[in-house]
Amino acid sequence: MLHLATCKVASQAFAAARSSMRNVCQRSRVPSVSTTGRSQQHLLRDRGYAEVFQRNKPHMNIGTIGHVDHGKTTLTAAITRVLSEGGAAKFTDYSQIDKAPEEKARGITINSAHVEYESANRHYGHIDCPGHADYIKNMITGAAQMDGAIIVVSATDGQMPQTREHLLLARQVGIKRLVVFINKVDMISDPEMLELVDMEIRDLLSTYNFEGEETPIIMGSALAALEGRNDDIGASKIKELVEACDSWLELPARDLDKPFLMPVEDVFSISGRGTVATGRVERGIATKGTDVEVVGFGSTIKTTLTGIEMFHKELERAEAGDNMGALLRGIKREQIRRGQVLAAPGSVKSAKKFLAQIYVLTKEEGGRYTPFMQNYRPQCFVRTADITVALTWPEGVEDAAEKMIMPGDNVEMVCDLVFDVALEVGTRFTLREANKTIGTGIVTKIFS
Ligand SMILES: Nc1nc2c(ncn2[C@@H]2O[C@H](COP(=O)(O)OP(=O)(O)OP(=O)(O)O)[C@@H](O)[C@H]2O)c(=O)[nH]1
Ligand SMILES: [Mg+2]
Repeated sequence: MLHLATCKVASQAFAAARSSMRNVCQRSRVPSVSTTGRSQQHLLRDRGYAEVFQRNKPHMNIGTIGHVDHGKTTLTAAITRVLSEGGAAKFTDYSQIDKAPEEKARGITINSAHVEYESANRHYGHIDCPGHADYIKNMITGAAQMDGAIIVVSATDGQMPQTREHLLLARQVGIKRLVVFINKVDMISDPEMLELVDMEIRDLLSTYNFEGEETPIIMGSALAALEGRNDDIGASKIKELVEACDSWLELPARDLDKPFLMPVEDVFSISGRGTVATGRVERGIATKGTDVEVVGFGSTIKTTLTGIEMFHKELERAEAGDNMGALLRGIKREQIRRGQVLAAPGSVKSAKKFLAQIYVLTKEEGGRYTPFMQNYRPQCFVRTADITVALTWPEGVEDAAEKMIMPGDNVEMVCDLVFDVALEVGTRFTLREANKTIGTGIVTKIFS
């Protein structure tokens, strides 16, 4: 179920991206040279697609994060405006971004706007959320996962509580590098003030294990850029910002480049051949004859992939996104079951106890009506596994015995599973009770 939900989220993000892509990147029209090209284009036109985006640059998902009112949406609009002048974006004005569509991700309503633009060597999908709660939800559920981010800090305030909270979350969800935009410099006349904000933000980045000294910090005014005035703090700074994103933010490894992993959905015994585990390849590539491990539920078993099947056909390899049947050497049917994973040897370990950042759904989002206390035991859905988990406060939390977790809260908790499953920092899961999703989380640290 979780798996389906994941697909849905991905396809939603993709659909959103695709719909805005239709309007962006005017330069990348499909040239109607060949007959097939032309007929395809007509076909698309008939369906209401004006033009087709051609993906010829690496894609990266980024977004603006930071404290309320520091200028995230203004900056998002400004980027599209400045880049639209060269035809590398469609100008999306402030009001279009701020009335973001509601997106249902795993039962959680997230308001977020996706815009798209191109730099010299990349294509960016950019997400901006209208409010703090939406950033929290988006980052924990990964509804539109960011590979990197622009943290916006107003020069008039410096770092604020949500600056810190978003930095912490960015770290926990696996964003490795950030670019900083110190905004509203039009309101600051004292250059020393800007130096102070610069120093302070570098310190803060280091506190959260980002590369504080090396991180590019750009100072400018998003509003000036949006309004097309004061080029020295406006448009030119936006160009600098995009260049900094290009050079500093690293492209994520493609799923195909990651070590092979397939969550086991079902297991069959085929007489004369052996045991077959089926599932959808989450990442990497598997070729016939390679060694794999069965991980989770007590032990890690080493085996060999002696056959790969898809749609009743034998294949030499399967890759991320494929639904495969894996024929496993020397494995008895009772040795493997749904909830375990097949993985490249040594690439993932199983664990029972971990620390997680959890968002607890509100009743409007389909979650609980009432708060809960520690030692609450919902079901934890991780990939295809469904295991009872006990939630407790981490060590050092005051009044842990009486402290309540309210619907709508974003909390860090220790999760203790009844059985071990394949887990990594960054693994996402949902919490359910009586067939309803009550929370969603991400593993931030593994204990045992
Ligand atoms: N003077 C000045 N004002 C700015 C600048 N950038 C944004 N603002 C103003 O700051 C206010 C907040 O800007 P937004 O872009 O809505 O901020 P936000 O971070 O998206 O806010 P939330 O989404 O509510 O968290 C607006 O009134 C903007 O016009 C700037 O460079 N200079
Ligand atoms: Mg905003």
